[in-house]
Amino acid sequence: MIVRTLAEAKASGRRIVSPDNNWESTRMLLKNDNMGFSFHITTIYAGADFRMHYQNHLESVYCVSGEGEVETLADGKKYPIAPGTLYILDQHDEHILRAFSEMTMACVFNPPLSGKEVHNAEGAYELEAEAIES
Ligand SMILES: CC(=O)NCC[C@H](N)C(=O)O
Repeated sequence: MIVRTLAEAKASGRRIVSPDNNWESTRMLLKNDNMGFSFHITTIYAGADFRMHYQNHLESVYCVSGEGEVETLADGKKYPIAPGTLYILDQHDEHILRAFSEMTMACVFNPPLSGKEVHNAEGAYELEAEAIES
């Protein structure tokens, strides 16, 4: 069994800050744990408004705290996000996330991230990325 705390993960190089300063994410469980998915605790900074398109991954996002909305670009639908809401990008949906206040999210990715991924110009993560070994 593996046990990690968020504080330990943050202190051991698992915290990644997005270059565009929209979010930070502590990647608590990664590809090299061999679970078939990765698990992250992500903070979306207040006022963030950015596009993502995970063409190589499926992602589920559970809101622990904060308020915002997610918009799917294919149909222009907007969904309120509040504590207790889970959104599931089962169609590799291109989407915009807006944070009305700072949001804490629990995120699961399949296939798992290696560790150092940040969004490319299309808002996706590459399938091959530098690993976090800690
Ligand atoms: C909600 C979302 O997808 N935020 C971007 C960061 C991502 N959760 C990650 O952990 O890399």
